[in-house]
Amino acid sequence: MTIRTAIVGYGNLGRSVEENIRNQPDMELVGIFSRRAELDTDTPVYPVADIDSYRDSVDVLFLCLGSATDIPEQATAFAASFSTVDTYDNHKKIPAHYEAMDEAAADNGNVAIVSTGWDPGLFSLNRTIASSIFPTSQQNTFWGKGVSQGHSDALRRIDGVKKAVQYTIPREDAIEAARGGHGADVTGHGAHLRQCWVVADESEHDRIREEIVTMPDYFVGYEVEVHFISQEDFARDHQGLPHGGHVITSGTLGGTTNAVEFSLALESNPDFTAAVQVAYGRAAYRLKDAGLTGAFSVLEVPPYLLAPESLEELLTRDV
Ligand SMILES: NC(=O)C1=CN([C@@H]2O[C@H](COP(=O)(O)OP(=O)(O)OC[C@H]3O[C@@H](n4cnc5c(N)ncnc54)[C@H](OP(=O)(O)O)[C@@H]3O)[C@@H](O)[C@H]2O)C=CC1
Ligand SMILES: N[C@@H](C[C@H]1CC(C(=O)O)=NO1)C(=O)O
Repeated sequence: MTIRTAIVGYGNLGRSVEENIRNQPDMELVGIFSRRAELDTDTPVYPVADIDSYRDSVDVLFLCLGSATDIPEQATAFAASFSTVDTYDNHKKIPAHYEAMDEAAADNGNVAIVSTGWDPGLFSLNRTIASSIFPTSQQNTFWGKGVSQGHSDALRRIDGVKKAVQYTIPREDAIEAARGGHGADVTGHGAHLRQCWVVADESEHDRIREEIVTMPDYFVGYEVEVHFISQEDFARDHQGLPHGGHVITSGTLGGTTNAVEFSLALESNPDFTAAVQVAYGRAAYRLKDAGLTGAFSVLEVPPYLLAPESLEELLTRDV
């Protein structure tokens, strides 16, 4: 079988999903739906306004939209017409997103796999598995140093921001404390600096800075640096999208102390996130083919559904 896929939103993530699909043995890319008429790609491009007329031509639609505003505003409409996979990552609002996508997808016989990627995504899986192993455990999550696409997207959505990037920088002493089983007093807010580099007119700097440091869910509670730079300096110094992180869990079992650490080191945050999202696209197709509908988090998707290989092959190779 060949899974007919499409992308909506052609930014960092959309471009990485496009490239990733080219390497999938069981997928074809029908087209890219964008708000922009012209895109730098050989893939067919269609106006996002016309997307519903393609509902019978697409099995899985990858939502490569921003989480700050695009997903909350647009995702349920896509889930009403297509089976979707998104990377929505405003953690506080994921339960509400799940419920909204569940209603939209189930009412229309579609599947919506929500909040894939690495955090949320693979880190979510590891947090649940690792904390399930210990009767009581200490668990800490660390990100960076690297570029958070979600936080960078949130910056770009502020009026007056022309270009922006947000680096997440963890405190190394906090990571070492967690590794030593002393992470109880370590918090995500206390363990990370959020460093923002922004291009905007000087007359807007004070307002933009205030909007950043008071932005709920994204920046409030963290140590935040806001640096305003020129377009030229931004182009010279801020082009890469590396990232990574760790989920560190420790606990006692009987009289022994044991620890689990899941780490990522990413040269390209969007390339890795796209690879996870596309694998869940395979699962979305299979879930719908099995007659299931509604929303699924990564915690509810059996891992074998992600793989191009058969379960029998995986049992031989991976178990
Ligand atoms: N769960 C996880 O682990 C991860 C999640 N993410 C999520 O992925 C989301 C998308 O990230 P990213 O792709 O970097 O965001 P981008 O800003 O690059 O792209 C997002 C959207 O912005 C629009 N866009 C992009 N460039 C332009 C432009 N030049 N002009 C007008 N519109 C533009 C695109 O729509 P259009 O083409 O229609 O204009 C696209 O839908 C993030 O918000 C984050 O929440 C990212 C990494 C990891
Ligand atoms: N969702 C994140 C992926 C990781 C990175 C991150 C952070 O730096 O705060 N949190 O989760 C992203 O958009 O890059």
